Amino acid sequence: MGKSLFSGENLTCIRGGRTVFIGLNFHLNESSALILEGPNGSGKSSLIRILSGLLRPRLGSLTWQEQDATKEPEIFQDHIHYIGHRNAIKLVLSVQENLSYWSGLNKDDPQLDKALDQFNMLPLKNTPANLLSSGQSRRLALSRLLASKRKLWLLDEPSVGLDIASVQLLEQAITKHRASGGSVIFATHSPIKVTTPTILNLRDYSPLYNRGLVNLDDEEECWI
Ligand SMILES: Nc1ncnc2c1ncn2[C@@H]1O[C@H](COP(=O)(O)OP(=O)(O)OP(=O)(O)O)[C@@H](O)[C@H]1O
Repeated sequence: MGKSLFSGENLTCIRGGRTVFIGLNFHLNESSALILEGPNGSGKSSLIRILSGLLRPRLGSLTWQEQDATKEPEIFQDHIHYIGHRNAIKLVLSVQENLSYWSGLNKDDPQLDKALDQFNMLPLKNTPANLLSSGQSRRLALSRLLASKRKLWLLDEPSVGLDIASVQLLEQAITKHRASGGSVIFATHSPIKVTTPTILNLRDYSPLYNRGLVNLDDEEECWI
């Protein structure tokens, strides 16, 4: 079993005045995969945003490599790749220019071709991004994962828009990443095959779906 990488304890998230989840715990080791499941609105994207440091939990703690990172997301932010629903692609640039811009690598760096090739985007290297289909745009976004190495991939519904062959390319990329010590957390509504994942179902922590949980809308305790 790998070393401990990232964990959260008693995490509570409130958005727009509503409690999204309460008392959520997770634990992720190196070389591991954590899959976030749960119905619409149960808080998968919110949790991923917390884990990428874009959103603060209302309560609870985050630990990165045994260091308390609750109030200092900078501790882990440099070690993660976050890919959300939007692909964050610059439409006026080509596929290759987008990857170069995003990764900070030179346009002729062989790493870029390797990353594009893994997601079968090499034939489209010089295509302007505004001409890409939605699945091709997603594949370009996913190529970033390989253009610069980060320990943890945080992926919000990464397979949306991908055809079956492209989902398999994503599965292969995850397998390779884990084999070299990397970890992945992803939210999904459709199957993405990975070996020995841990599953976290957000439904269990959502007052919207779980009437046993207390709603913390009027909770006084708050440190943000
Ligand atoms: N920017 C926001 N401001 C306020 N509330 C928000 C915001 N974004 C999401 N929410 C609320 O947070 C709750 C959880 O949403 P979230 O997107 O995290 O769920 P999800 O499990 O990812 O859903 P889905 O499966 O539909 O993608 C929802 O009730 C939603 O309305």
